[in-house]
Amino acid sequence: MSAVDEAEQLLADLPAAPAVWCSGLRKRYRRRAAVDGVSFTVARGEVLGLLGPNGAGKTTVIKMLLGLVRPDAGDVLLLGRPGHDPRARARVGYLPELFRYQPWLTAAEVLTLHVRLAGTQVPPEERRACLAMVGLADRAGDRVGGFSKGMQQRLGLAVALVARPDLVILDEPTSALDPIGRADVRDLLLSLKERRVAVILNSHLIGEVERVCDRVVILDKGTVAASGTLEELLGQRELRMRLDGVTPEAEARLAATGRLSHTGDAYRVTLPPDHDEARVPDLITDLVGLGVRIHAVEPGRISLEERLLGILRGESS
Ligand SMILES: Nc1ncnc2c1ncn2[C@@H]1O[C@H](COP(=O)(O)OP(=O)(O)OP(=O)(O)O)[C@@H](O)[C@H]1O
Repeated sequence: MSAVDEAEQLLADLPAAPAVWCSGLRKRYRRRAAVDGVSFTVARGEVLGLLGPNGAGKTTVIKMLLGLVRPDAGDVLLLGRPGHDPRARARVGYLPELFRYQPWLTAAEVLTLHVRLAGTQVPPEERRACLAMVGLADRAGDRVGGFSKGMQQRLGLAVALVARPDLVILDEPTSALDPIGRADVRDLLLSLKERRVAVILNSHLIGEVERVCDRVVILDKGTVAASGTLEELLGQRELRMRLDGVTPEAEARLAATGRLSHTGDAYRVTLPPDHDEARVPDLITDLVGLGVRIHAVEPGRISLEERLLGILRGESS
């Protein structure tokens, strides 16, 4: 290794180098801006969810990160190296949205081919373990041409993971999977997180994103409409209650706690960010004192789906 290579290796291995850093990414197709100034980072070991409606630019961003689409403007660093550097790309696993593997190869041969393409070496037992991890242990010797769509997607996941990546980019990894397959992928993502592998997950299954992602970037019309940790995006907590006998005084007491709405006997109080949970029992005591009959009280938080719809409709919070 030359001195320059050694210096670059040192830089790339610095813990501070994020898994992904991109800044000012832009891409136009004819007169249409597909991506218009997108910037974000993904820390090592972080799972980032990329969300947004159809045509928002998610796949285009992913392809620009991977050098599969040339940006009109903007910069990409993967694992501390320029995105086009083969040494960075060799450490990145990718499951494309539309995938089709050579139908004449067996599942085991597809993995062997991708390990060779990554320029690395993975012992046969580890390749077998990788197929087992995606539920294809007993199909290793079968030709891919005879695989169902879900099985091909499972193989795609194994391809993305087999060369021991430090960053995995999954574009709709569960679109063809049954509910058990989806749960398997969830476990797989959590195990990647434990191993400090960074993940970018593009999925329309918002519940899935909410369960596994540390942070979310929401794209809309090619720009970042919102981004942050789930805490930051879903910070608003609420109290959901079933009440009857709510007098105007009781309603005023509820409204003094937070933004109040109700349908029939279902009341919902959206709590302000500085709300102290220790004050909830006081609210209940006061409501009882005001003659309200309380059938149920449960804490809640708006779902990522509600928040996403709110952001896309232009509501501020
Ligand atoms: N090769 C291409 N040629 C022309 N336009 C393209 C091309 N690829 C993407 N686009 C356009 O760029 C915009 C963003 O597309 P992209 O596939 O990135 O969206 P997406 O957020 O991944 O959508 P989906 O959720 O439907 O997969 C769309 O308007 C699309 O028509």
